[in-house]
Amino acid sequence: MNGLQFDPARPLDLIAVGRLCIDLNANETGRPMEETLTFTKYVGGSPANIVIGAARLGMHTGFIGKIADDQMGRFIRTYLQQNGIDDSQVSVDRTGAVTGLAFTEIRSPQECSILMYRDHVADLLLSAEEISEDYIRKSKALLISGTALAQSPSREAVFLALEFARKHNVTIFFDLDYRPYTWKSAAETAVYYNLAAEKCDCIIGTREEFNMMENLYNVTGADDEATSNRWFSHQAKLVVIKHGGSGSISYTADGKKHRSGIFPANVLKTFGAGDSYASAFIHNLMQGGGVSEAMRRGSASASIVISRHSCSDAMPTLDELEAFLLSNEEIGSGAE
Ligand SMILES: Nc1ncnc2c1ncn2[C@@H]1O[C@H](COP(=O)(O)OP(=O)(O)OP(=O)(O)O)[C@@H](O)[C@H]1O
Ligand SMILES: O=C(O)C[C@@H](O)[C@H](O)C(=O)CO
Repeated sequence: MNGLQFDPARPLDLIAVGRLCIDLNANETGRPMEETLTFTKYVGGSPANIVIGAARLGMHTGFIGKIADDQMGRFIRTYLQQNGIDDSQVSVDRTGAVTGLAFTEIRSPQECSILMYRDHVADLLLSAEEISEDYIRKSKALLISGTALAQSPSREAVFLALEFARKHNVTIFFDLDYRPYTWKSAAETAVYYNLAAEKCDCIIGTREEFNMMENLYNVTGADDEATSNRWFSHQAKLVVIKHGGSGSISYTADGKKHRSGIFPANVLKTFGAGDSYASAFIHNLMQGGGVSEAMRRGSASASIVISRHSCSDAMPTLDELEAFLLSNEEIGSGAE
């Protein structure tokens, strides 16, 4: 049992709070960005990608965020609407803030990097006053992602969203989404990540992201099981630790461990794996799937997305995911 509860009476399945940005993915692959001349524009931002993926799988989704008062902000809002994502809680900044940009470089399938323009971005100006308790209580689940904790007032907005979610028994997913360029120090990062994680029901992150959270506190020594036990002593019922091309492992508070392999992919770029994994994982859990099946679907979704140019645009529909699962074999899995 994964221990997560979802109230079927709630009209929304999943809402996220955090950044809505723009990805500019290099069209000329196989070369450094210094030699790149053209990019393709997509909606981006880890929580946005996850919600877009969830919507693509058929979930009723919404977003709490702030966009810039410019063409990029209007592009983002239109895309959310086109994908059936409720944007009633997406406010517009009027102070001249800009849209976060993620320029991505695809030197090779294994050598990808992201150049982030994150100064004076609208997403980090989301304020606590813009967090609606009534909106949050309409949802079965809330997704938070770590980068929204990096600066005020977004930080306070996330903590208020967490309080409202706990007050109304909204299940909380925390995708760690650690992006160093937005933070000032390792200590600040660890403190705020830990304070947020203590309130969450399901924590999803890479081994490196959990290390970032734990090093300051001298705990667990990068041991997956010790990591999960640390969070079971708080609110967590399920902890998922991702290990890239080696797959993922998860632990439930009832002591069970689940290991998932990967689906071999024609990798074009590796980024987007985590967001696509999270969207399909959350979708299947909320459909009543077991942890192993949810992880399997997360892995399948990741393989689909890393074989395509985009992240958000590449998120599979449910039909695409089912077809992929029927025609591909997972390698390296096995519940323990
Ligand atoms: N090369 C790969 N081939 C197949 N599947 C992969 C590969 N890399 C990652 N995955 C799948 O995607 C999942 C998440 O990938 P990863 O552990 O890299 O998370 P992440 O670092 O959050 O991803 P991102 O690069 O999007 O930030 C893995 O657990 C695995 O299931
Ligand atoms: O999360 C970001 O700001 C970058 C994303 O938009 C990008 O698609 C990515 O890195 C996904 O993992």
